[in-house]
Amino acid sequence: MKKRLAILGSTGSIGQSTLDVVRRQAERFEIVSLTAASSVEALAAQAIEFRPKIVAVANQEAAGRLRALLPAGLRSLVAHGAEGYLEAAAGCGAQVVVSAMVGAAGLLPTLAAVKAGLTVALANKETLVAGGELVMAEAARGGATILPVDSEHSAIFQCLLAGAPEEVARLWLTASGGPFRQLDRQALAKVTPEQALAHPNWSMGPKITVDSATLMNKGLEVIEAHWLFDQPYDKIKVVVHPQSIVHSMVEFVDGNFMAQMGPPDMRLPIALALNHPRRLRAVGPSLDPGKLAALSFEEPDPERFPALGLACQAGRAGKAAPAVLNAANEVAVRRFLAGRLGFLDIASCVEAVLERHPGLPADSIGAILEADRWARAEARAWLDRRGS
Ligand SMILES: NC(=O)C1=CN([C@@H]2O[C@H](COP(=O)(O)OP(=O)(O)OC[C@H]3O[C@@H](n4cnc5c(N)ncnc54)[C@H](OP(=O)(O)O)[C@@H]3O)[C@@H](O)[C@H]2O)C=CC1
Ligand SMILES: CC(=O)[C@@H](O)[C@H](O)COP(=O)(O)O
Ligand SMILES: [Mn+2]
Repeated sequence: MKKRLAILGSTGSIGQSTLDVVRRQAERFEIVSLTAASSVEALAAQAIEFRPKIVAVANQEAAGRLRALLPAGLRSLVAHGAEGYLEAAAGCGAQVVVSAMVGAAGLLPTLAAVKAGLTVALANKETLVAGGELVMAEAARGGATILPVDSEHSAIFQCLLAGAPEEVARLWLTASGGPFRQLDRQALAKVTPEQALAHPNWSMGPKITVDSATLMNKGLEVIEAHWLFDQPYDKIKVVVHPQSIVHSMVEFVDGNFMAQMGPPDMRLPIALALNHPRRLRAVGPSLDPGKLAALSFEEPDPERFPALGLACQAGRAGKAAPAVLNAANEVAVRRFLAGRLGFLDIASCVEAVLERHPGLPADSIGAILEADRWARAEARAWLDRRGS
């Protein structure tokens, strides 16, 4: 029997890598739904190739453009808006939902999949940053399984198999350090979006690539690890590893470390999650340790990359602080990518919004969405006051 997959965000970097895995292991998977925001040409091509039961886009206008690109027999598959995404996630018979939209937009459909008790292959870390407590509680209640796709969390998931939960001393998340690892603050103030989008090791969508450059990505991943692996923030550490070969490590109480290595190719953690609990034949390039010149590690620098500290602070603060951090960051990254904001101002904007955060709760989906809305409005107001 083939596994039935829903892919939320199928036109993005993770979505396309997932479909590449599906092509290479076609005997294992059937696609039941695909979604995008507005990339209708790419989505139409995917729908024609994979013949899902439903394709969903952001709004009616995109749905109209998509229908015009599809052959008559496929036009009735098109849905749109929040309802369309919910149906794609939990209303079309999927067994495994690949959560790969970008940003907090992924929260509602991912939560729907969790509530339906499905297996979620989670790339969309913002879901756990904004709604970790709620999502994990719903997973426990409804029996959903959340499998990590994010490379660091996939590594930790694998390393944890070496010991019992009470034997874990610390989780060590590796960070590449991004393209600006060696720049001083003066140089950082002048970097362009184009430079920020040139990640040294990974090919990814624009938002996460900028997050990698600020180290906000690692901060979001600390919060993601807290929820996925039920570990306190004191036990989650970050170490810079510029080669992105060691994807993360677990330190056990007896002093032994387990590390997971592999080529920097997301098809590996994706295939691991899709085939869980089995390991199937490789879907990407192999790694030849004899050809690795060096693996190096260094401390992250909180002065040049304050976003990491802000995220850890928000995680420890709890309630809606992580949702606020995430929403402000999404707004600031968008402005930076539009060429309207300096690189260092991304963290400044997030910090300013967090400082004004009145300790909003995050005990329901309504409260989380309200905190997200509040933070976006605050971030825009802060940026507008600066003329950004
Ligand atoms: N790329 C990577 O290697 C990794 C990514 N991740 C995480 O996975 C997620 C996806 O990242 P990535 O694939 O790089 O992102 P991309 O920007 O490449 O793709 C995002 C996908 O989400 C869709 N989308 C964008 N905005 C919305 C919205 N408001 N509502 C619904 N759908 C939307 C896009 O559609 P459209 O094409 O129409 O815009 C696209 O299909 C992120 O949370 C990221 O942090 C985690 C680890 C690694
Ligand atoms: C591939 C992946 O999981 C990304 O989250 C990646 O880790 C980003 O690289 P950084 O280590 O530079 O944030
Ligand atoms: Mn990652």
